[in-house]
Amino acid sequence: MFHLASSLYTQYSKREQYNILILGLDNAGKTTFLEHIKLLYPSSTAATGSAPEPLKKSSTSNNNGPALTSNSTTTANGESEELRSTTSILKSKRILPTVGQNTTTVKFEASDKHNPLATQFRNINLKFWDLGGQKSLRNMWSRYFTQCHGIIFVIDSTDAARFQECYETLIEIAHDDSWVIGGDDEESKISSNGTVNVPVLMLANKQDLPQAVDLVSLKTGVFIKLVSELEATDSKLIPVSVLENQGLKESLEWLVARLIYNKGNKRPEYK
Ligand SMILES: Nc1nc2c(ncn2[C@@H]2O[C@H](COP(=O)(O)OP(=O)(O)OP(=O)(O)O)[C@@H](O)[C@H]2O)c(=O)[nH]1
Repeated sequence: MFHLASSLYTQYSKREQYNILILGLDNAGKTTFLEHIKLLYPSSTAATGSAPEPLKKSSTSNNNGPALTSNSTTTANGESEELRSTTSILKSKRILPTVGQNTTTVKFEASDKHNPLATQFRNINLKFWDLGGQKSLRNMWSRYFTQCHGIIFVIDSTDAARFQECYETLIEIAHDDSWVIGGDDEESKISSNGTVNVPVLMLANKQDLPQAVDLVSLKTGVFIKLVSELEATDSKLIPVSVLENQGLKESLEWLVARLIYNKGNKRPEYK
């Protein structure tokens, strides 16, 4: 009875926190993704209930980035003010290659309050870990696998010469030994069967550039093998431009829905 009461108390008084790894080859756009997330969602340390500050085009960002109002306006040429503002801020920032890690925690919220999943999306924090993608840094990634609830793998869609390397890197992640010992209990150790046991969101990034390979060509090219290799894995490949804020929120909503679905296997932390 005490346990039931205490777990109900935890469920209703605390926020669920999911840890998400942002992986991918160097120059794929991982840090740009994280920087844009910081502009789109309030920081977890922002006061509860405080209205997000509207963003001016000329604003400069602080550590957590300015919070955006959800009331984005549309200009005469049809361009969203929100989209233009965050993109122009990002373009004015100098993003250096990541050598260690960048982390940030945001309060997730549904972009459409009428989304049938909107109630499930309440009280969720997402903690992101952006890890350096250079080859010499990739052997550090597996240290984070047991703690993570989901993976975002960013692919530079304009760099066809490195698609094979992306494929091999993803397969290595999926079959890393850490997944065997990654379960919370005996049952999930067995069910994980040495294969990644958290959702994997693959972002085909830089779709704003003319030389970007489109989703259909990506799926029928080298990544077709990936679809069968990751057969039992909860994964999805989505075309985006993290710089231009194309497909960002939709991708994240797919991932959060899958994190919630996978809760029995990987329990969130309560903060
Ligand atoms: N056009 C365009 N450029 C992008 C996009 N995303 C990232 N870039 C550019 O790609 C370059 C690399 O971006 P980063 O975010 O530093 O890449 P990263 O994956 O973090 O790289 P590492 O830190 O080396 O692992 C930068 O010049 C970005 O401006 C995008 O969606 N469109």
